[in-house]
Amino acid sequence: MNDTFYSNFTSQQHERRQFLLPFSIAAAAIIYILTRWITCQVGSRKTYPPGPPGHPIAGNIFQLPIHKPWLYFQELGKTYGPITHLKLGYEEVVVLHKAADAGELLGHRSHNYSLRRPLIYAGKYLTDNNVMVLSCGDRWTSLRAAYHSMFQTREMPRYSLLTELESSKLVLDLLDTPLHEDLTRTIQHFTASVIYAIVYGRRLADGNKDFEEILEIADSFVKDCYPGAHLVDTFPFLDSLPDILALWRKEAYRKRDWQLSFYTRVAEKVRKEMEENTALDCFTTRLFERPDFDSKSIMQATGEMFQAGTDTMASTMLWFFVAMLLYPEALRKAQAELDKVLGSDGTVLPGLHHLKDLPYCVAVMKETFRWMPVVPGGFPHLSDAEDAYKGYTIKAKTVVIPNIWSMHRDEGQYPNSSEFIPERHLHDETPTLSGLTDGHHSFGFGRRICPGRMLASQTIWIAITRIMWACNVDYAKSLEGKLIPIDLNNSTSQILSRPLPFPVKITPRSQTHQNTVRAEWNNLKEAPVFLPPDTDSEEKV
Ligand code: HEM
Repeated sequence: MNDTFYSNFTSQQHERRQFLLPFSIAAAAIIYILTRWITCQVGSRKTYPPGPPGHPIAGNIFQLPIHKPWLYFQELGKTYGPITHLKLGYEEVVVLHKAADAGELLGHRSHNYSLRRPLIYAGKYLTDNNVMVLSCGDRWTSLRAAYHSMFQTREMPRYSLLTELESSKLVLDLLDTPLHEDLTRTIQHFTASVIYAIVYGRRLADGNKDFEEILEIADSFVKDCYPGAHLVDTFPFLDSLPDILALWRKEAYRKRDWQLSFYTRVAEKVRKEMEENTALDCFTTRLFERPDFDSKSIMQATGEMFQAGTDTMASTMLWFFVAMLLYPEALRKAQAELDKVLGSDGTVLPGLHHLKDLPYCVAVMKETFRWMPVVPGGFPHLSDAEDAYKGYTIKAKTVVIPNIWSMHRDEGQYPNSSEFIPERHLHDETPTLSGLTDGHHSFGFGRRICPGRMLASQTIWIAITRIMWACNVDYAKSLEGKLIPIDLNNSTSQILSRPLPFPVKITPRSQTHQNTVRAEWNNLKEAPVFLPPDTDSEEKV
């Protein structure tokens, strides 16, 4: 009986098991599907900023134009709202179109939005991660501290004589000939000279062969940084290709070696002068004195100043000339202010100490920065952790692009935003040196804000104020005697926006004005505080 009972029991069990098995599988499948569904539901409660639909793998990469991407971003803002989302390959990208949002995310929440997207081409291979592409960390902190020691507001008076000297030289160069087919080189020489003197303690005299190299280095770096510039930055798996297939790697190494050899050659001269006790206090001497910088970091940090400062300042000044042609009323008003404050006989040259008395000239400079920002698409930041903002989720490691162009064309903040209207910056308070950077967003945001902004503003202000004081700026005429018009769309189109060559007529307001500038140049080049010219070069002046 026991046997019968036992065999009945086991067979029942067997049958039950046979019945239970498919049931368990079905139950597990249902639980799995339910769990996935719930996870998806919870996940989908996250709302990402809106944006254009893209390809499942490439995302929106093929929609992003290489030329003037800031205009495409601006259109996205109009269609999808002030915070828009894109996918470039595997990268999540959020574009900000309002200064208030950039101020909140990149400024107030800068602890989370101050990384840089790791750049393989420009970072890993080309520059060994220079300050612009370096994410926050000890090296970045040391570099920022070094920049701060040179460029904080209270250091600015140290550069007054230098910027006054270089600006008088610039005005003389501009007045050298009435008709300029292209001002770019003359202006770039001015901005490169200011930086060269601050970095190496000597002037970049006319004919110095370093000038051409500085321009080439500055130009190639900005192009190599922008999203979409190199496929390997969009699809990092391409970095695992062997050298034979990765020709871009060889190219980046070649550029890196060329840049490093340039920086090393010039910085080594300063080191030698330090040993001989003849070096002037400059960025390079200060870096050589810091224990946290080795030789290679010094070469890179000094070179970065040219990459960051030369073309940005020069492009801003070129846009100033475009504004003077298109809006001659602004030039006339500035000249009226200068004549009222300094007298109209042309014997008193404006200096930095006149800044507080010349609010219109300050407004012209601020409006130039606003009207045509030279880094219109901003410089991308990278978020660290996931964040929630205005009901949207911004994923960890999202590239955040502050589209300065949209911000400066915000009709709420700047009515008639495409017009050049210096008056919008005129307020009751007296202008100050520290307030020179206000009124626009051209220098970026938060912890990554441009450390050279004070120097750039002081340098550009003194230069354009002296140009307006000493010069008439007019359209050039064709052989048939017709004015040659200027086309605002005719500008460079990648990360940096600079007008393409345009002809312009520059004449002195009077012979006395020109003589006064020449006297200042002759006077300052003899002054003891003047940084001596580079003796290795052929001095033309
Ligand atoms: C018209 C002149 C200039 C403009 C419009 C400009 C604009 C900018 C912008 C938009 C950024 C990125 C900010 C961000 O990430 O939010 C930047 C960064 C930087 N700029 Fe400038 N800049 C100018 C001149 C200069 C000068 C003269 C120097 C140095 C002498 C300089 C040094 C730097 C450096 C080192 C960075 C990288 C900062 C970092 O990533 O931590 N810039 N600049």
